[in-house]
Amino acid sequence: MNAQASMSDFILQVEHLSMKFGGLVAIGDLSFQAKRGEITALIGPNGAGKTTVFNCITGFYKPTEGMITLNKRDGSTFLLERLPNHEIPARANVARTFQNIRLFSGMTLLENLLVAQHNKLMKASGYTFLGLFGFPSYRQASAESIELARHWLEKADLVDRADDPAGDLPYGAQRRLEIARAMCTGPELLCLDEPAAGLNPKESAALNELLMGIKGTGTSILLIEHDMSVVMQISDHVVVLEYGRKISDGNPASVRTDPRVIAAYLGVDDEEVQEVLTEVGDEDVIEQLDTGPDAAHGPGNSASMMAGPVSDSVEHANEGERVTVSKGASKAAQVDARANSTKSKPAPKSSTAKPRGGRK
Ligand SMILES: Nc1ncnc2c1ncn2[C@@H]1O[C@H](COP(=O)(O)OP(=O)(O)OP(=O)(O)O)[C@@H](O)[C@H]1O
Repeated sequence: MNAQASMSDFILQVEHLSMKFGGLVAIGDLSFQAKRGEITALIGPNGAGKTTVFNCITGFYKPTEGMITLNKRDGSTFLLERLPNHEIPARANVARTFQNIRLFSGMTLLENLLVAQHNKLMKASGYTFLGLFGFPSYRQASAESIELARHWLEKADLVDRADDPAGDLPYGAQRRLEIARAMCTGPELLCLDEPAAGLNPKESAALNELLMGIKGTGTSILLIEHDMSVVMQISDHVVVLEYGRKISDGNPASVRTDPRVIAAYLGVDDEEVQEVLTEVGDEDVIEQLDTGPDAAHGPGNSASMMAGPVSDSVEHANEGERVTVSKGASKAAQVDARANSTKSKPAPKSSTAKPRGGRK
C-alpha cells in the first residue's frame, strides 16, 4: 500500500480489533485498512474470524477491544464500534449481505429493491399518511426509488425479471439481486459475505462483472470469499486471517505466493507442512522459506501477528532445523518459526527445502 496515502484515502481503518467469546479469541489484535474505491478481500480458512470482523464492522457485535473508523467522502468520520447498529447503514452508509440469502422470496424483484429504500420513502412522506395522497416530495422520492431500482436491476442483468417473485430466480441471480438491493441503500462501503458461495463458473463470472461495475461507481467493497477465482481476479488488496490474526496483507499476487498463506490454506498435518510447501511452491516460495518472510508485504516478524490460538506454542527444537509445533498451532506460525530457525542457524542453503518431486 502507498505510504503517501492520506487517511482520507481509506474508507475503513481497523485498528487493534479483538473479539472474544468467553475464552475463545475469535479476532486477536487485527489491524488493516481498506482504500476508498477499491475491492478489499478478507480471506482465510474456515473459522479464521472473517464473519466476526464483518459483524464488528456492521454493528452486530461490539468488539472487545479496538477501533473501526469509517471515513466518508464528505469528510465525516464514524467510529463504528460506538455507533448503535441501526445507525451504521443509515449514517455511516455501510451495507452488507450475508452468507445465507435473505431476500423476501414472495415479493417481486422490484419490490425487494423498493423495500430497501423504505427509509428514504418514509422520510419523504414526513412519516405520515401524506404519502398516500401524493405529497409532492413523496411522489418525487417514489419516482427516484423506482429509477434507482431499475438501474441496479439492469446492472445485475435482472431487469427482464423485475416482476417475478425473487424466490423463482436461480441461485446465482438471487445473489446478484441481494447485492443490487444493498446498492439501493446508497452505500459507501459494501460488505459482501461469500457472495460467490455455491455459484457455477458462469454465475461467478456474472458476479465478477457486477462487482467490477459497482467498483466503477466509486463504492468501496469489502469481500469475504473462499472462491479464489473471484478473489484473485477482482481484488485490489487482500488481507489474510488465520485463527483471528492477520498473516498476510498485500496485493493478490504477493499474497498468493506467501508461504504462510499457502500453509494456512492447505490445512495439512503439522509434520507435512514443509513437504507440501516444497511440492506446491514455486522458486519464490522456496526462496522465502530459506530467507524468512517478505517484509515488503507480510505482517512482519511480530510474534503477536503470527501467533496461533492462545493455547498454542511454537518451540524450536535442537535438532538441526526441525521445528516442533504443538498440535493445532497456526500453519502460518510454523512457516514463520521455520524461517526464524533457519535465520538463527546459518546452514548451507542447499540443506533445506529442496523440491523432492520437482515443480508442478
Ligand atoms: N457468537 C459467537 N459465539 C461464540 N463463538 C463464535 C461466535 N461467532 C463466531 N464464533 C467463533 O469465532 C470463530 C470465528 O468464526 P467466524 O464465523 O468469524 O469465522 P469465518 O472465518 O467467517 O469462518 P467461515 O469461513 O467458516 O465462515 C469460530 O471459532 C467461531 O466458532
